[in-house]
Amino acid sequence: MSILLDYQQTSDHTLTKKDLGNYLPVKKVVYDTQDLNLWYSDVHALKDINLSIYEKEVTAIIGPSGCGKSTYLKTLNRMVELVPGVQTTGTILYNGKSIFDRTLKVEDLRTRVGMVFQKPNPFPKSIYENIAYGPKIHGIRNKKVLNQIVERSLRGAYIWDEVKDRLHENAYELSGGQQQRLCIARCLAIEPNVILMDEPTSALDPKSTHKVEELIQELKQEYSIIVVTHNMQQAARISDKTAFFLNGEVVEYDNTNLIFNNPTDKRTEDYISGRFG
Ligand SMILES: Nc1ncnc2c1ncn2[C@@H]1O[C@H](COP(=O)(O)OP(=O)(O)OP(=O)(O)O)[C@@H](O)[C@H]1O
Repeated sequence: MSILLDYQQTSDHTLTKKDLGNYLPVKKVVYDTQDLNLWYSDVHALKDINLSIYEKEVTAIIGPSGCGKSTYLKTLNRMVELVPGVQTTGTILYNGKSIFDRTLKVEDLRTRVGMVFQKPNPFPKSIYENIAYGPKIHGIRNKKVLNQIVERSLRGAYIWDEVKDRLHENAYELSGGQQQRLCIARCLAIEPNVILMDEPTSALDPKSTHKVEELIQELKQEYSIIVVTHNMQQAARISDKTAFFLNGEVVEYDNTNLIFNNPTDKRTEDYISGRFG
């Protein structure tokens, strides 16, 4: 596995201009995965994963079916623990604190880390209620505040203009692409720091895919985004860093342009050139 050369970690994982001179960007590690192993009963799905994910970047996770991409994503918000028989070793630090710490409330983690799934999954409620639901659960009742959150989130997901006159229609009446952007807006409403996306465009047509890709580019100004994708052109288009997973291991992790133009591992080269997977 190659090491990222353009950023170095200090002990608290925060780079400062003083550390590096004025030449390198100041980047913070949001997720620091250290020696992570995960088993579904006797299936060893993640093996010795070491991966630092940087804030306000798009990180793509690529690799053939069954290599552990979704498992890794679902470990980052501890959703994977919903599967009976899951065991992990190693650590994942989120902003410097272990996500497995007994004192950490998993609901708090999931408030900071939103997730968007492959198939748009709006609630069977109005467009408005889909967005207001999360903030309401977090105790926000004031109608004016909720209205503001709904508008801000829908604007943030670039769908406001398409839905502003139909906020009380059922979300199922939206197209698939609109539903996916609504789900992204729903995620923004709880003001996360990180957005995990599991093949967010694989169920969408090319036009909607393009819109979601543009949206991801906009969102990275504010959020750290980790995207699992089977679409290598998409990874090359939208991500800053790419991790190539194979059989539960990270084979290579580096700047996306290096992974796609000058990979160091033959297996990465074979995968991105379509020789397997
Ligand atoms: N709930 C589960 N119970 C048991 N094994 C599982 C479970 N989910 C995934 N696995 C196994 O863990 C391994 C990794 O699966 P995972 O879904 O993370 O791969 P993936 O790279 O996301 O695949 P795909 O691209 O097909 O979605 C596979 O061997 C899979 O069979």
